[in-house]
Order: sequence, then structure tokens, then C-alpha cells
Amino acid sequence: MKDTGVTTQIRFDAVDHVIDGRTILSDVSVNLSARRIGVIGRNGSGKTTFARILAGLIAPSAGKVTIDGIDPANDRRAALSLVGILFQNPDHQIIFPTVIEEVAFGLRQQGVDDPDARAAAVLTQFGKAHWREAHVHSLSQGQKQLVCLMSILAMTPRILILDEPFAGLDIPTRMQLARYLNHYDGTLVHVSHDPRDLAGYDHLLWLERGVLQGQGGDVLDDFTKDMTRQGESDDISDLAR
Ligand SMILES: Nc1ncnc2c1ncn2[C@@H]1O[C@H](COP(=O)(O)OP(=O)(O)OP(=O)(O)O)[C@@H](O)[C@H]1O
Repeated sequence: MKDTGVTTQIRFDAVDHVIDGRTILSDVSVNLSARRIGVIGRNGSGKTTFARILAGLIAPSAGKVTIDGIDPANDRRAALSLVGILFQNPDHQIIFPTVIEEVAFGLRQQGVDDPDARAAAVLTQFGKAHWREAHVHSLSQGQKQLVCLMSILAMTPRILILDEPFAGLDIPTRMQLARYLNHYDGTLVHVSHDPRDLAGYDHLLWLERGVLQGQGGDVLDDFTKDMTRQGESDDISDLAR
């Protein structure tokens, strides 16, 4: 990954998130300036909720979130340029019939001049000028995921959040998408339950039932050991989870 020397400051101060009386995140505080951040945890540990709060898609029930001093839930227009998020299922993200319309949409939201020309330039930059008028429904899942990635990177966000975007893709497709990601020179926040996705990341956050269980550069080993230990039990039977 390129290093432009520009770092982005992510702060969560005592963040809680409660839905229907149930605590999904509890007292999460982090102060991050690493370039590649991994968020790891079991299913249902609160990773997607953390990602959506960081992206400003939802406001936390309590506490404060800032990216370089800006509250992404409060200042939605600024958030468009601050942070982009790529989800697992591109079909939940894509809203337009053709590739060019999809890539131009975010640019239009940002208020840039001539969003169609900018979108076409992005397609060319990715070697996909020939996708311009392609119908999104005719593309493979991997190709749709690349349309989502191009749409997000067109807006040049300081932070790119990946919420398990490679789940369900075959190995060659994952490798190809990962190569496109290598050109991104901002801060990557990658959410996954699989430690293999996050090997070599600068900083890890480990969430367990909505609580920050650990963080730092060497959390993956502890996480893997704990997952193996939990795998030997039978807590999948427990309906209270
Ligand atoms: N809008 C919502 N309404 C009700 N419950 C929710 C909502 N969003 C999340 N939850 C619950 O909060 C918990 C954490 O969910 P979240 O999706 O953040 O976890 P996760 O770690 O990303 O899980 P997974 O790895 O399975 O995607 C889960 O038990 C989930 O059912």
C-alpha cells in the first residue's frame, strides 16, 4: 500500500449503542491513527455496528465519535468525503442499472463538477472504461463488488471500511479485489471474523459481545486461541446469544 504520510485520527469516546433495550456496543473508547486497522470478533459481537457508527450511518446511543474532529453522523456531507463503506453483499449497495450511473451517484451527492466525466475517468483508471454502459445485473458478484469499490474510491474518502466484502467470493476474485485495494492510500478499517483476513494489520480491535476485549498489534494470536477454546464448547445451543 502507498504511504502518503497523511494520517487520519479516529476517536470513539465511551460509545454505547442500545437497540430495543439491548446493549450492542458498550463503553467503546479508541484513539486510532494506524493505516491498516482490523476489527475482529465472533458473529454478533458488534463489528458491523461499530463500522456503521464509524461511517456515520447510525449515531451512537451515547458517547462521541470523531474522524479528524468531525462527527460523521452529524455532518453527513463531510462524511461522504471522509469515509466509505463496502458491505458483504453488493446487491444491497447498488441502486442504479448501469455502471456509469452507479459510479457517478456518489460524486453527484458530493457536488463535484461534471460527475459523469469524473466517473468515466475513474473507470479508465481501473482499466474498466469498457464497463461504462454495462448493466449491473449482468455482472458477476466479484464484478459488482468492484463497481461498489470504484464508486466509493471515486469519492476519495480518507477512510475505507470493509465489512467482510470478500465473504462468498472465490479465491481468484478475492485476490484480484485485494490488488485494487492496494492502490488505496488512505486508512483501511477491515471488519472480519477471520484472523487470516487481518494478518499483518497495524492495529487490531477485538470485540466480544459489544465490549472491546483487546487491542493492539498482537491481538490475533489471543483471539485465535480463544476462538479455538470456545469452539470446543457448545455455546451455539445458547438461545440468549
Ligand atoms: N438494527 C438492529 N436491530 C436489532 N438488533 C440488531 C440490529 N443491528 C444489530 N443487532 C444485533 O446486534 C448484535 C451485533 O450485531 P452486528 O451485526 O454489529 O455484529 P457482527 O459482529 O457484525 O456480526 P456478524 O459477524 O454476524 O455480521 C447482533 O446480535 C445483532 O442481532
